[in-house]
Amino acid sequence: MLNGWKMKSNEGVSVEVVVAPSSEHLPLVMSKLGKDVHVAAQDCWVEKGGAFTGESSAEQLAGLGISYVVTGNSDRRLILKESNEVVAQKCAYALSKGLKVILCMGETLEEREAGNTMKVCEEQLQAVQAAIGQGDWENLVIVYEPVWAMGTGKVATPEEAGKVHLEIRCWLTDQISNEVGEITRIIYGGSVTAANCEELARQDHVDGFLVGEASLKPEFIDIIVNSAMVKEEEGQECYI
Ligand SMILES: O=C(CO)COP(=O)(O)O
Repeated sequence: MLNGWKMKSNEGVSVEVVVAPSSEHLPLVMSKLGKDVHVAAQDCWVEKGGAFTGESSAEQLAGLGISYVVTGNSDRRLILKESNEVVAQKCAYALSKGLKVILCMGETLEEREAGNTMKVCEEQLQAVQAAIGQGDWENLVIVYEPVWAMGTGKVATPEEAGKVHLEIRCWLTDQISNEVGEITRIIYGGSVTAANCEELARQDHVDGFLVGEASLKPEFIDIIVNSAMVKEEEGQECYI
C-alpha cells in the first residue's frame, strides 16, 4: 500500500507513498523507513480502546506516531463481515483522533454483474457520511478495490476503473462539496502490477494505487516511478 510518502525518485518525479505492514511490524517498519515514508495500520478498533482483546485503538496507533489507518479492506468486509456501519464508525473514530483514513470500497463480482457497482459504493460512502457528516473528508483517501480484482490477477480495465472513480468523485461533489470532490484522492486497488499501472494511471480520476501482492516484489519501485511519471506528464500528483 502506498500513499503519503512525498518522495523524489531518481528520475525526478515526486510521489507520495504510504506503507501498511501488519501490526506486529509497524514499529520496525517505521524505524527502517525514516520520516519521509508514512506508515499505515491495516485496521483499527471502532472506538476508544478498552477490553477489546486483540484490537488496536486509534489512540494506540496515533501514540506510536502512525499517521494513516486503512479501513474497510475487502478482506475485513467479506471474511470478518464488517458492515458499512462498522467501517464508518472506524473511520469516524480514527479521524477524531487525528489519523488519516484510507477507506476501501468496492463491489463483488455478483454485484457488478447485477449492475450494482455504484449502488454498492454509494452505500459504503453514505454510511461514512452518516458517521462523519460533512466534515473531515479532506483526511480521507478513497480506494476503489473491486473485490473480483483482488489478488486474482483480474484487473479492472482502465476504462472500468476510470468510470467508477469518476462516479465516486461526482458523488463527493454532489453530496459533500465541490472542494472535497476536487481534492479527494481516489486510488485503485486490485492486481496492480508494473505491467498495467501506466495504463491505469492515464485515467484522469485514478490518482494512484493500493498495491497488494506486487508491493512485496522488486517491481514495486517500477510501479511507484512509472505511475508517478505518467501523472506528472499529465500535470497531476501520484499517491501510492
Ligand atoms: O487492494 C488490494 C488488497 O486489499 C490489492 O491487492 P492485490 O494488488 O494483491 O490485488
